[in-house]
Amino acid sequence: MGKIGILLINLGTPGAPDTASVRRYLKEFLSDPRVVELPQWLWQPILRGPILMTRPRKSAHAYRQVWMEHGSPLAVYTRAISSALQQGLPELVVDWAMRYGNPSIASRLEAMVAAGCDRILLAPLYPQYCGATTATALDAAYEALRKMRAQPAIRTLTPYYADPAYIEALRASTLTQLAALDFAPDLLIASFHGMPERTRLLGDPYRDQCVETARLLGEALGCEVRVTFQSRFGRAKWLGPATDDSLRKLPGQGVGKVAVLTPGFAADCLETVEEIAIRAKADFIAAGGHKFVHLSCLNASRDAMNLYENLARRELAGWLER
Ligand SMILES: C=CC1=C(C)c2cc3[nH]c(cc4nc(cc5[nH]c(cc1n2)c(C)c5CCC(=O)O)C(CCC(=O)O)=C4C)c(C)c3C=C
Ligand SMILES: [Fe+2]
Ligand SMILES: [Fe+2]
Repeated sequence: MGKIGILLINLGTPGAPDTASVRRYLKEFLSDPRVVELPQWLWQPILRGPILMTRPRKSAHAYRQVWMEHGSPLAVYTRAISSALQQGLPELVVDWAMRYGNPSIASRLEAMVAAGCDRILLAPLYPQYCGATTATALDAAYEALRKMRAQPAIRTLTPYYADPAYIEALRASTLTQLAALDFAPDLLIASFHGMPERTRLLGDPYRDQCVETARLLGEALGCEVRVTFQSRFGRAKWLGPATDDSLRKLPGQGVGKVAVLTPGFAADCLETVEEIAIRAKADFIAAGGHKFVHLSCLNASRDAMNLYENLARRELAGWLER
């Protein structure tokens, strides 16, 4: 019998915070028809024209503000999650890959098979299922498997948006961080990445799963957890309410102290550190807010590792006992 592997998959990030690297990354990411659901004949001229002419420079500037000693936060924390999970599950082969950019899903799947894995759990690190994240990550894995003569057996991680171990990790992480800051916010906001409203109408369960995560977390904490959606892109109508608009209105409604958590992101990244912890904070304070705190994502915390070991052991049941 061969080995059992877990491949953690995250979104992807540029290799460096410069305009050329960000352009390469955005071109691959935004050319994915699961992400922008327009006919390519219509979309590609828009992407290659106005978008790739202007956005890479602006985004590279944002990336430079959050870049870490060992790379982009998304890559640094995803790698840390993989190393910590490998330590907790030494009998397995744990690896990580990115849907866009490097390390690619195909290259890591090939490496795992070469290392003797004949059973692999594909684990997109998205608690809430979305066609633009979970499905495209799995599509890429299946595409790589399609080219293999001897394929490993495959399982995929069930979306864990309502899993008691996930809710508990969020509850514990929220309470620990608020206690460390000695902060009692007037309101807790759960900001999730947005999606075009149309995808919901077409049957994507993403929005409902975000709402359910926040409801369960509110129940566990015994307080309101208000849902908002961030990172709007393009002109179509996106899921609402928007995080930035909501935050700007709060001081006028008597809410001066907020804590924002970003439970849809397994790892801190541009969207949490720059968009929320820097930009949303500045907007909130400019609108008259007194105190704003962004609570870190679960990253490779003890709470996170409890969660992932729990999910892995459950998804691998039957394989592990053999
Ligand atoms: C149509 C465009 C986009 C859709 C749909 C979308 C969905 C989506 N994205 C995430 C998670 C992440 N997105 C990140 C960055 C990012 N997202 C978009 C656009 C769409 N996302 C862009 C253009 C960018 C790049 C940055 C920018 O130029 O603004 C990231 C961070 C990557 C990083 O390097 O740190 C994450 C993570 C989810 C979960 C999601 C749907 C549910
Ligand atoms: Fe995104
Ligand atoms: Fe953003």
